[in-house]
Amino acid sequence: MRTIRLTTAQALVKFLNAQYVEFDGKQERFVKGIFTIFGHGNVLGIGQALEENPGDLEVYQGRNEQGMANAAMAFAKQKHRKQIIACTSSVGPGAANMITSAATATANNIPVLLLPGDVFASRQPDPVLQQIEQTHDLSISTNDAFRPVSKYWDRVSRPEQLMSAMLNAMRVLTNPADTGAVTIALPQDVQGEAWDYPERFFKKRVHRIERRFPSAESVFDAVQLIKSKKKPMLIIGGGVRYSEAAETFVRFAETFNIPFGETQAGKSGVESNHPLNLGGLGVTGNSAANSIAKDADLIIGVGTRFTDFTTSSKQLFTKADILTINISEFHASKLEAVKVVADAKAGLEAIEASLVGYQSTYEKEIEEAKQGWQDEMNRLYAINFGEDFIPEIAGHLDGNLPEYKEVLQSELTQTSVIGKVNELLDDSAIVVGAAGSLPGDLQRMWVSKTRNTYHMEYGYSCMGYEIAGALGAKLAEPDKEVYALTGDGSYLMLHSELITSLQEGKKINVILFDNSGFGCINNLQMENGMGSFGAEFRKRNPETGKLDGPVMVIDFAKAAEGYGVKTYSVRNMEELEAAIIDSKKQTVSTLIDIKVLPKTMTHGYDSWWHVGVAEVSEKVGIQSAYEGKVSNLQKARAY
Ligand SMILES: Cc1ncc(C[n+]2csc(CCOP(=O)(O)OP(=O)(O)O)c2C)c(N)n1
Ligand SMILES: O=C1C[C@@H](O)[C@H](O)[C@@H](O)C1=O
Ligand SMILES: [Mg+2]
Repeated sequence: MRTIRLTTAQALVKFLNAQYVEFDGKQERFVKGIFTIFGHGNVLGIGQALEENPGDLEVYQGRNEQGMANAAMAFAKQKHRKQIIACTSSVGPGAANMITSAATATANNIPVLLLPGDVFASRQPDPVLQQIEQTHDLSISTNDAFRPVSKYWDRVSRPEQLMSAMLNAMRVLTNPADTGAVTIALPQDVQGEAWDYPERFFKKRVHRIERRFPSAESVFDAVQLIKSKKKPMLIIGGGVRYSEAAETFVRFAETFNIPFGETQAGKSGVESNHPLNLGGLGVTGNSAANSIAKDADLIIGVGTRFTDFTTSSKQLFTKADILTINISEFHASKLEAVKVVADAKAGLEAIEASLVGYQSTYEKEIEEAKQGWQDEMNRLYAINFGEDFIPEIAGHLDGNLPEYKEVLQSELTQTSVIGKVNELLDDSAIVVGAAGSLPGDLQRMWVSKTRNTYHMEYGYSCMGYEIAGALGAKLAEPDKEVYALTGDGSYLMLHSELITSLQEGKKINVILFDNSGFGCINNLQMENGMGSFGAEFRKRNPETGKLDGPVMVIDFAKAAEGYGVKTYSVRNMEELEAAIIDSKKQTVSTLIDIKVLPKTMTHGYDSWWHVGVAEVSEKVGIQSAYEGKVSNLQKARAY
């Protein structure tokens, strides 16, 4: 057997360079590069290997391990899971910072390869700097905390373990049915230890991402079910995008006249203006999709996980039977569905071939529902602050809005700003988001004019994904303008990869909606009978001892200017228009700091979200919210 003597880290880098994927006959290198934040736990191992011979790997420098791993996830998501960027961190806190990203990737079924440094396998110098030292179990390190949030977890405690660890890592990273975070913990001594690796370990490996075909029996069942229904509705989930099945999906919908609603991950799989595209569905859905869903007799979920946001906590399509087409048996089996376990494209094609002659019985309902929502959108675009202004989220802070107007020096409403931004961005621009009130507004209101331009992380709704995500999307599609749409809360939580965008010369644009608070949480608590508690950004009031003092005003534009970002302060529509137009001319990253009034985001459209309302309270509002929950639960599926 021919061997090559390399350190574990050198062997890892060499192996990563030799991995390819093949999808529909097209081959692509799988690992584009590696994000690094070096510390003593990785610099002399992986760091040394990358300095000496990175091969074709692009080596990036992250700012915060969570940020860089979020960027890596966004890269893979925008690449439809066909290419990744790996991440290496030091031991201890650097590793721990990536745990949130691992969970985010796993919840979203997006492949990321995390390579945290680990404590010494030999234990000779224990306890090393940044080692926790659990007294009940010395084999535990910070990296064990990745186990519950990874789809594959391993620790390379001897150099030769690298081979089985990495082959299994690749198995999971390229498995469309069950991918997510892969964590390979690398003890810092082992990274530098040498081994005579068999040469064949480094041969070019092509991992075929296969389209799973459905069984004839499952297709038969699906066809019989559809034929027995008059008003089916499709759901376009993320699986349609990852399987690159948009053409097939549209043809299926058109051939049988079946309308479709979008999930956050599926949105922009097909353009918003398609006559059968009803738009966002569920808790953050619009009136068109939700009303058609309510009356549908069959829901056909394609590549969706049926989260609570899609099903309105299982209360939305209670009259309907469910058919699923999903490459994952787990997801296909939800809601006691008739299931077709298959790749989205292969599954749809097989059903289509046997459904010849079928037509739904929709007449004018689809068009009317879409028109109704368009009229509502026009109203939302035009909402202006004025005398006796009642915000969309009414009855919470109505009396405080003049104060907000005064301190933020703005009368802008969130819905009108979204309309304007949507109008002004290039059709090909990619918008990235994750948490807060924006995902709801965008799922309802954003008009995707080009396919695959809506990039929302809403499987985990991880605040702070937005800016890192924009960087990842930009690395994936460098020729497009990429915009992070973020709230002030998310921006403050994590925006460090904005600096990385400057360092890499990869321009991203931050559109920051500053309503001085955790707006959606404020809505949620007040909708459920609480007061405004710990969600507005107000200073501590010495008189009450509470956070009910003056509203905090933060000059985000000024702060980002210090980074070298081109910034704009926006307080009216004219400034917004000028800022967007000018930002397009820039070559560096930009930030538009838009002050918007709280409570001016969209409200729900005929949907319910099951949340943990208190069963016992002195407050009448909470008591009635609890009663509401109980009565809503009666209308929902029990499981
Ligand atoms: C990492 C993380 N922490 C906490 C939450 C809970 N959470 C969801 S939205 C939100 C507030 C978001 O505030 P902001 O970004 O300003 O958006 P807004 O709702 O004001 O539009 C919080 C705290 C979360 N989703 N992610
Ligand atoms: O807790 C949450 C409430 C949602 O309204 C919000 O969009 C989401 O970010 C979240 O995590
Ligand atoms: Mg906010």
